[in-house]
Amino acid sequence: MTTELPAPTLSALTLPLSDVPSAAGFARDPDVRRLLDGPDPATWIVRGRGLVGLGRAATFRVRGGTRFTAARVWWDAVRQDAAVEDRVRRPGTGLLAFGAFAFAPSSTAASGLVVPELVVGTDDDAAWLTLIVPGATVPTPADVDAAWSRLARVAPGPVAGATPERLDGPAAGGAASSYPTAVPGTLDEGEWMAAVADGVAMIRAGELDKLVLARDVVVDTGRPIELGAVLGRLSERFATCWTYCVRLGDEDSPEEGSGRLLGATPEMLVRVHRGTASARVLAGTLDRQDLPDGANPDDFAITELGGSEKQQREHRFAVESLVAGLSPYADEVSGGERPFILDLPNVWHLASDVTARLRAGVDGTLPSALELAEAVHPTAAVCGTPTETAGAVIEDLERMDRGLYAGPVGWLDGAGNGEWGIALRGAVQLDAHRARVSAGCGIVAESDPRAELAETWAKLRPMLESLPAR
Ligand SMILES: C=C(O[C@@H]1C=C(C(=O)O)C=C[C@H]1O)C(=O)O
Repeated sequence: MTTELPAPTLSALTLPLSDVPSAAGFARDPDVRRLLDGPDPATWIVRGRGLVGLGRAATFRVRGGTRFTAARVWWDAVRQDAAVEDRVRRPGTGLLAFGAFAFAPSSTAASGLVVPELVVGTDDDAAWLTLIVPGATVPTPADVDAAWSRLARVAPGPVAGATPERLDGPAAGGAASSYPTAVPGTLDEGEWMAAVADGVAMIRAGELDKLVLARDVVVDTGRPIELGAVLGRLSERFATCWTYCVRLGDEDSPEEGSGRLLGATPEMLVRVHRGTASARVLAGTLDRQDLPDGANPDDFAITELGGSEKQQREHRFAVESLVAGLSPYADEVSGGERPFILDLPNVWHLASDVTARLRAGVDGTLPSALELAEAVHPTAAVCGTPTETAGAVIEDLERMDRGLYAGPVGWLDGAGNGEWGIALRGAVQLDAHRARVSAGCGIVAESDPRAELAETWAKLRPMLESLPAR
């Protein structure tokens, strides 16, 4: 099912931030985390840089097995028809859409793309504003200036309303008192551990090599979830992760499964910048709470993750699936031979950065970031090995619709650049007070259900601690 076909005619103007008089205050400290209180924000933020979209020019929604292809066809039509004047010309300038895609083709959740009205972008070398409007007339610099005045709400500091709470979180299996109350979603803890035990048995019986099993909890904060504050906390505390936020549903009449998706992911499914693709693959997790008293954190992480054959194997499956997905599109794929340890506030991960030089297809064009996201999703970091068997076992054992959890989330521009993370460490907002938070773990033959349950808590913590406590 799709909506808003045929594609709308859009026009865009990108200006250097310094050319927009009303944005002069923001330009002195262009930390995009200062913009999170604006209307209907869409975000992609790392270390205070990235993209914030405000307002909305167009939305494309789709469900089912053709969700990626349908979105690409729609975006191709939009960008071919669009009148664009881009005075900055970098990845992320000109026409731009944020997007999110359901993990599974069978999901009832809407996938799709959102084109904001105003995009504020920064990277290490530049800062810009793009105004996107309906119709065939390119907006003027005065229009950009007026749109900024109308849409941007600039906070004085980098973070709106951040009140850092404890990051060490609950003991395994429980929720700390500073959290909002979380009740089991589809399966309770016992049922989920039984599902993990079933998965382990199937792996031991040789039915598959690796499986990623997730569970969900539902949080009722008892008061309105202030989006800007939640995103502010995530992007400050998980500054090296990608803070994402995208809303595909209608604010006025949210359909089931189409609430706002938000979180801070440490995992880059695939990024394309000017013909080079890169990815950060994660698999293998260690909870910082498991650090013994007096132990050196770095030594502990190196021994427990680097020295564990189980963790290394889990990791290898994930890297191999990514490389297999990228290879048909690349002349050369490199990296992933020696994982490193990624240090996050809640956990350590085994991580590999992979790079690929992209090759033009038969039509002479390079694959876009969205095409590659489709090609590599789902990797064994969130599904398993072999992919199809794992996908079917997941549906059987989890008994839930993952929705947008563990699917690609990110952005793409009109030139094929883009960044698609994996929607982990996040939530889907169900209504003003409630959110569904999900997390999962890689299961291999040696996995212990109780330890995996504890690992899900470690991965739920970032989102639970960023929602307002009751
Ligand atoms: C599935 C999740 O995380 C994934 C699974 C990991 C693991 O099993 O060690 C590590 C990072 C992610 O690739 C999640 O956060 O929900």
